Amino acid sequence: MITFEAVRKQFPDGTVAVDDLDLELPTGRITVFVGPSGCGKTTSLRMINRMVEPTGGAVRIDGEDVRSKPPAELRRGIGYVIQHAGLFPHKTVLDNVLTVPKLVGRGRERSRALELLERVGLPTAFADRYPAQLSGGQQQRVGVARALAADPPVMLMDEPFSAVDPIVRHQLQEEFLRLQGDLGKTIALVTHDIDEAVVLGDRIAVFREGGHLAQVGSPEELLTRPADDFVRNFVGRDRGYRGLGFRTADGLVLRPLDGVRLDEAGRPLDVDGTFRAGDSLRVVLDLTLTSRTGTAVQVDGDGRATGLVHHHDVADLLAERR
Ligand SMILES: Nc1ncnc2c1ncn2[C@@H]1O[C@H](COP(=O)(O)OP(=O)(O)OP(=O)(O)O)[C@@H](O)[C@H]1O
Repeated sequence: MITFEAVRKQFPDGTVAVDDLDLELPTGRITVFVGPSGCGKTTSLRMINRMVEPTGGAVRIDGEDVRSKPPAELRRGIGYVIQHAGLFPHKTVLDNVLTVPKLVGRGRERSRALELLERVGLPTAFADRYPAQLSGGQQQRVGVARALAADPPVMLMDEPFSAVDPIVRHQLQEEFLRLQGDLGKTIALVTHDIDEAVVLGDRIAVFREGGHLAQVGSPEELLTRPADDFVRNFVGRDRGYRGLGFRTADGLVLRPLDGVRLDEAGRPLDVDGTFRAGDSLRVVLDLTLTSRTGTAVQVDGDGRATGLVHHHDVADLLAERR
């Protein structure tokens, strides 16, 4: 666990970037720092690996003050990923990944670097390219591979997916979550994008001006029970829609399958979208709104149709639960 205890950072020019910050980042989980520009997210992140030294309080990793280790030794256990990946332009992809690990045996280093590139979804054929020959999304993948190279238990990620377009960003987020599902690193991730925070965070810390915490909680808590107007405004007007991602479709009353053609096994033919009872209401609402008929068909585990919902049904259920 990473702990901030009454942490303060005042820069030499007098700016207080972070003041009296108490925060816990659970082991093996993703904690997202989110908030408007200039509210101290990056400063807080960098106090974990001593790129910035606090002027008050302490940052601890598993109880140990980060200042008890020299920065170089500390950073061997902490991967760092930044926006635009920060790759060395004159080094190949493979050499960029190899700048970090101090592994035994030259052959092993290379094969581990190649394995990491594959893990982050880059064909090994890219290993000998230079960063300028890659797309932004591919460069970010190399940045993630490099941060993982020394297999650090902790990862700091500062706006890691912000420099790419929304579609690529979404792909990178999904792949990153899959990877984290296998690796279980303790991650602190900075973003100013509440949607990204909700998708990636196990825990979200909402910062406000001066490094003060407005609220810390699960995405669901933030969306459904914002602590005050600041959080409510930051989370935004469409929080109701985002909140749908946390509610399942099993409360929907199904309509008869009128007009739905089925095969012999009872599986629907020619429908735009199907969902299961465990899917989120957000999935169901998306399906109904994008289908030509305004409906979606619920199926069981074998793909057999069990009923039909109209987008009005989702809206009615929401109105009831509000
Ligand atoms: N080296 C520095 N000297 C003086 N002030 C600084 C320094 N670094 C950051 N600050 C100030 O500290 C405050 C917090 O900055 P920080 O970069 O942590 O914010 P942030 O929340 O990460 O913002 P952004 O989302 O824009 O990156 C800002 O007012 C910033 O101008």
